[in-house]
Amino acid sequence: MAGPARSNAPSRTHASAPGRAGKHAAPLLSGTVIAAFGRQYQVAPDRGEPLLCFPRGKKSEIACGDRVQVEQTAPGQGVIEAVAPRDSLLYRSNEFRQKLIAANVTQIAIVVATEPSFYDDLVTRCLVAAEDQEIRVLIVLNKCDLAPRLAEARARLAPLVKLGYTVIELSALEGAGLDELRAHLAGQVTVLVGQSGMGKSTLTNALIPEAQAATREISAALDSGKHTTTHARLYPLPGDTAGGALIDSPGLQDFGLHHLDQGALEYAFPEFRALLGQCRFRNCQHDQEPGCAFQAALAAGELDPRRFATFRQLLASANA
Ligand SMILES: Nc1nc2c(ncn2[C@@H]2O[C@H](COP(=O)(O)OP(=O)(O)OP(=O)(O)O)[C@@H](O)[C@H]2O)c(=O)[nH]1
Ligand SMILES: [Zn+2]
Repeated sequence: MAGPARSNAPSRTHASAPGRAGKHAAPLLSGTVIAAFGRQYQVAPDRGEPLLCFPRGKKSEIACGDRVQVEQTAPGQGVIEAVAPRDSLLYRSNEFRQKLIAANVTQIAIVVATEPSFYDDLVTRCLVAAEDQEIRVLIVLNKCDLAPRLAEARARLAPLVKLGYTVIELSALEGAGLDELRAHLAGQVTVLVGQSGMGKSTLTNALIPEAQAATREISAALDSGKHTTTHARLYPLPGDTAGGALIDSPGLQDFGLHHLDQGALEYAFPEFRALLGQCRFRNCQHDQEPGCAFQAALAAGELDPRRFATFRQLLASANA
């Protein structure tokens, strides 16, 4: 791939804090972005109460989970002066723009459900984003209380289990399977992603008793009056002494990965690794070329055709 394995492309990090008002400015506070809504951010300083913050300058490229330096400007308010380099960054992109999902997460939990049925393509794209950033992956199959739909959902996840991905079956509504999930969340900073309606909010509320109150608080601060499942929000995991946290994120409809080039895409599919360098042509697009190891593996039934189709789509978008 073109960049380093952990490509943090949109992370403009400010080494210094340009625009600060000279030596009389208040000392900066270190903190974590715990909610991101449009151009406003809620920042939890390492000590003290959360502040509602705007970024300094026009361009905001800050995500929930970012470590930041903040200048408090008024009670409960501040300005984000600097963003620390990130260990990981999940984001979506098309040819025009990018949308940050979460920064500094160590794990992604992709939430799917027995119903409504989920898109394999979207799950694969989430997996690719996670593999690119070299973070851990969990697949959470929710609504397992809906027994008649369970067999079909399991069958659709079987290729991912075969690849070694962990699937946790649970029912957020009934609280079944939550202990197994908690064991995987301990000590990790996990972002929940998934299609709308898979039960992310229900799951967040089951794991974090304060989540509903926190959502109401943000609505009040924004004066929006409606509840804000449309915004990413970070919650410390109750009782987790190892610093584990959960980030709930807005429901996804698509997951563009325009920022990943061919090398990055090939790397992000673990089943391709043994095939890399095996094609006759070095610049093989794994389409119609003679001597393509990918096509040979596909024909031999060694690759999942649906994942391969997503790979081809991602490659087409990368080359566009
Ligand atoms: N049967 C069943 N229903 C569930 C379960 N978890 C969530 N639901 C229902 O599924 C619907 C969607 O749940 P939400 O938690 O709002 O889904 P979400 O993924 O947060 O959706 P967005 O906020 O749109 O992203 C609601 O009617 C929930 O009551 C479950 O374990 N079993
Ligand atoms: Zn090839």
